Amino acid sequence: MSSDFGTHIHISTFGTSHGTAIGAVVDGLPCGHTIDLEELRRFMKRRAPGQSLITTQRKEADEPVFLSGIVDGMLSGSPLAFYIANTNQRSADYNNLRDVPRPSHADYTARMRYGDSVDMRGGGHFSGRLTAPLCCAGGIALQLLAKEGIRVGAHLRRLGTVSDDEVSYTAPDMDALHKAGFETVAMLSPTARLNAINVLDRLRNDSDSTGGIIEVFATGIPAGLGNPNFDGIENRMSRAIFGIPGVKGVAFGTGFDACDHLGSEENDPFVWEDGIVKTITNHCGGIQGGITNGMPIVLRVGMKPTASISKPQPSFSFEKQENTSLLIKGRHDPCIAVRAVPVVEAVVALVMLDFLVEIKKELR
Ligand SMILES: Cc1cc2nc3c(=O)[nH]c(=O)nc-3n(C[C@H](O)[C@H](O)[C@H](O)COP(=O)(O)O)c2cc1C
Ligand SMILES: C=C(O[C@@H]1CC(C(=O)O)=C[C@@H](OP(=O)(O)O)[C@H]1O)C(=O)O
Repeated sequence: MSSDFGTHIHISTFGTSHGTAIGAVVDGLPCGHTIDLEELRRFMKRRAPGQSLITTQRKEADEPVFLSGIVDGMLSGSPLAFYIANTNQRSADYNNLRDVPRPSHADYTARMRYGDSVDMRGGGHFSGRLTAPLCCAGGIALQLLAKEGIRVGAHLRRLGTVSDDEVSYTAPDMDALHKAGFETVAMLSPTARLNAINVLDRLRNDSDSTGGIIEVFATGIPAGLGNPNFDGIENRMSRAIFGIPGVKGVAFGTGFDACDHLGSEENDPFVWEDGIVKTITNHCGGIQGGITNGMPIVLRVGMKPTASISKPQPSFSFEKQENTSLLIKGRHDPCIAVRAVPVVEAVVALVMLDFLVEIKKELR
């Protein structure tokens, strides 16, 4: 199964949701940087399951065990390898799903691709659980980027129909985003947070789920990172972001909204300010021709409603070769996007570090 990305910093994830462990090997990280492991744990905890009633009730500590690549908290140059134990599997919840696939999860497609032996307990290798190693690798990337003056932060721009406050595309308040990241729902507006929690409570009672939009910002990015055509920022970023299960769309800057506008409305006019080139607006989300222009990188990530809902749904039986009704048991997130906010930050950080390493020899 293809589970890797990165050109200069190469990340390869392994494991399944109900196997012994999940983890990753990260090759190409710069040697000699101290990693604040407490900060890394705090970051990973933002994603970990089972911490409140509005997420899956599976409880996992998500504590990484490092096997190589870090000595006394310092990156040592060799490939970073770590695992995260699975401790709270309840595989019996998946017994009926071997025969009757869940609509819109990967049960059916995985079996078509890999055959009957594919391990799909808990979603197997397709599970959102595989985003824990991404957060470990990305949490390290975030710390390395911070040393270069680069910050990455995201918020839940929308949960169902509940919208958060808008964030400036030219000067996003990164401290506010950082703070919101530690809230139960990563929204800036206290009213929106309350409304979102009410929606999630209602969904839990109704055995249903909803989608969401994550909006992410990266500031302090120098102009001139990236490549044209097929290897640009949008290309490599999208490839990695679509590796997060449940992602259905990625839009840079104003994205599809740009299509309705006139050039005179959409163009980002340049301004020379004390020796620094800026743009007055940032509709392009800091990227032109696949290359950064020095303005904040802005992208939105659309996530679908959780597939596993506990309402009866039409499906079929492989064994009986007939239609049937499926009732899913188990512990699921009523909205994937809630816990995916730090995952998106992690992936954006890994991709931006990859581009930075491409031009900065001292980071190699
Ligand atoms: C953090 C996170 C948590 C998730 N939790 C669930 C869940 O509880 N139940 C579920 O059905 N899908 C969940 N998903 C999404 C599925 O893993 C995903 O829909 C499935 O693998 C099929 O992939 P696709 O939606 O990208 O096509 C989660 C995804 C992420 C990133
Ligand atoms: C375990 C995590 O999330 C899981 C992601 C997931 C899915 O289908 O993606 C389904 C559920 O798995 P299980 O039935 O084993 O509880 C979630 O709990 C995690 O994020 O660490």
